Amino acid sequence: MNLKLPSISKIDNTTLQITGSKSETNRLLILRALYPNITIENVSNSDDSVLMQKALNSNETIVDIHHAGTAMRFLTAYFAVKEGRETVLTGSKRMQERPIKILVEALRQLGCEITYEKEEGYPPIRIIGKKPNTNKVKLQANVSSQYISALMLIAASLPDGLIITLEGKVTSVPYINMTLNLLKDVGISGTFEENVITIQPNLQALSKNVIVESDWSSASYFYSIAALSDNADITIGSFKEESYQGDSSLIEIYKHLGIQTTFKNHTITLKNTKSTTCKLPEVLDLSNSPDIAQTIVVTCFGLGIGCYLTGLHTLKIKETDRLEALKTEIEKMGGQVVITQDTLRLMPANSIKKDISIATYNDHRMAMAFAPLALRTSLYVEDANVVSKSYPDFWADLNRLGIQTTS
Ligand SMILES: O=C(O)C1=C[C@@H](OP(=O)(O)O)[C@@H](O)[C@H](O)C1
Ligand SMILES: C=C(OP(=O)(O)O)C(=O)O
Repeated sequence: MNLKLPSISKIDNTTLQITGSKSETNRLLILRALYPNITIENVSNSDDSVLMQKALNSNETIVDIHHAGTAMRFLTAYFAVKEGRETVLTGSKRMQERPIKILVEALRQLGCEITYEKEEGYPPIRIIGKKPNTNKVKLQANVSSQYISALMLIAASLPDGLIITLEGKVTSVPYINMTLNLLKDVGISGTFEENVITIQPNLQALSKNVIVESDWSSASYFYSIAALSDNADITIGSFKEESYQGDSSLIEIYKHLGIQTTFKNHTITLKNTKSTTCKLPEVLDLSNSPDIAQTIVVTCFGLGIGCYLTGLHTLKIKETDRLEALKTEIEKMGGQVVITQDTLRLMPANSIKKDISIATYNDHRMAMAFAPLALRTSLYVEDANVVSKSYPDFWADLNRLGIQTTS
């Protein structure tokens, strides 16, 4: 489905309810599979969470998790310690290009049996569930935090817990803290000090009710809309001031772009104060919140300002090579972008070409990041249904704000 987004000059302010965080949900789904008395509220309706639940319910040998990175990584660890179970874990073409070796090596250190079905280091993988023979593991921490969260999630279900030593510069740290916080919420003890994570065993039945906060990465697109519209006053639920999600750094980042965030009764209200000259800090390091990089770059492009983002090394192995994809699509619209392995510089643009068709590369965040540009120009978004990976109601919510789309 390709969508046309006509150019609009102002939005209809309203209140939106965003679905639960897919990151929190997918952690809690694994924990509920290990501790069935756990209950979860505000579960994400994302494809990635639906696929995770389906995989956990499945008794088939072949489990296909399509594009869902967290499902791929968390289920690798989950099935690896499920004694007596044989699973072939596979995914989409892109998933078969997303590395898994660091996690597989870590699980092998524990005595788990995992082999590659096709290319060494990549899914699909065949997993023969085994009981670990040690509780100590070391792994490289600068490629994806999901490998670390995967180990943490299964740790307490093992007789001696796990002591995980992280090597190298740790990336996407808030996601590791999110895992630790959710473990604590369900009654599992653990620490993350220096480069060592220790999770205590807990073999008792845990029965806790956990309410998932709504998804801050999804909220980022409304920050972008607010920054590009003069009259923005958008309310979104349900959020907490003390979030586990690193992408809540949006509050501070978008202050530089004139957006004020107010919390009230678990909602946030975004207002465009227009009081600041829009300008990001000279260098913005996004190694702690990689998923909002696309949103920020496109907002700056729409505002006609430049930006310099660093800490983007993980973007190349996500749903697509997001650095290349951003450069290609922004340059189609008349902008100029310079990328390296881990940085992106956007030059200030004084015009945006109209009626350009944005390719989305099977990446939900490409579709959602470019949509706010309707406040500047008319554009097309290709394969617009990709948004369902994290935010199936995205286009419906955009329509509620008066951004009408036609196919
Ligand atoms: O643990 C998680 O829920 C996630 C961790 C991040 O991945 P990396 O640690 O690979 O950067 C993030 O990009 C992804 O969308 C979700
Ligand atoms: C990178 C993402 O997801 P995952 O790695 O879980 O596929 C994302 O949602 O932006």
